Amino acid sequence: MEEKVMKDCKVLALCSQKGGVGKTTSCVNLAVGLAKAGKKVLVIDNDPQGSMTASLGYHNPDELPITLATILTKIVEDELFENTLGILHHQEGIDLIPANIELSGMEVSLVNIMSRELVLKQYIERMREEYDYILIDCMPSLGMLTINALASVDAVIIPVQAAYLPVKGLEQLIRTIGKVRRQLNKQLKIGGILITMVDNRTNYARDISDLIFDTYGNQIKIFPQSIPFSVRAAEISAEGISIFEHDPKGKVAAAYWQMTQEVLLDER
Ligand SMILES: Nc1ncnc2c1ncn2[C@@H]1O[C@H](COP(=O)(O)OP(=O)(O)OP(=O)(O)O)[C@@H](O)[C@H]1O
Ligand SMILES: [Mg+2]
Repeated sequence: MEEKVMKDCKVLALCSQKGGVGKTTSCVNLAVGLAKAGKKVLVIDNDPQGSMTASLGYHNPDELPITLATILTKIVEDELFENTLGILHHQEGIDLIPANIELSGMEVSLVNIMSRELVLKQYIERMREEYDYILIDCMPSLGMLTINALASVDAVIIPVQAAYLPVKGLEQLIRTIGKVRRQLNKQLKIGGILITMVDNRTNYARDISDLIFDTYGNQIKIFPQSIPFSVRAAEISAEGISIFEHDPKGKVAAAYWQMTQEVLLDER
């Protein structure tokens, strides 16, 4: 594949093999935050659970006829398709490539094909010219779909829930990212650790935040603003809207807005 010299589009994955840490919630809110800052944004649901698809208002993802699985299959089979294929437009100004359970079949079928780790990258490379930011919401595993995401992106954002000792899972993820960097994607960076669901009333959450800063602060960027725990954040998926629409004056919206500014600062 030809490398483009001028790369204006930034591609980020929200990734952690640990489930329920806030990947999808952060992906939705960062995407809308970037759109509010005037950026053209595409989000790609790379999880067969279709949680982000549902979170953006498509509550029955399994009924959608065209999804990421459709696109990846076309790439594998070398079929031509338009860049507009499968794109849904959300009311808050972001575009979405949805996913549903069909994507779980790809995890298996990719295993036997040529350049199996680089199928999603072929799609991302052609979509780069259409967007300022492309965000990929990953599933909680380090299987073939996640490796495809890591091989495609410029940087990974790692949400870490401030409610348990994350260090072991983080080590494994950081090792995997290193391996992908060496073997598939030299550009791959860790864009930052985002501490999520922080209940500031407990010492425990503060201890975990301190531990993450102490352990990783000198090697990995840690977003200075962590995301507070709030039922308002948990409500957004049922509403199909971002926190900026659901609770614009709340502390979670403020935190995701700050995070958005940090991501914008990282622009090359
Ligand atoms: N700041 C928050 N405060 C309270 N609840 C939250 C917050 N962020 C996310 N949640 C809730 O926590 C749960 C897990 O969040 P989310 O789905 O974003 O995690 P995930 O990492 O994408 O999960 P999975 O690994 O299953 O894909 C969801 O029910 C979500 O609504
Ligand atoms: Mg998710």
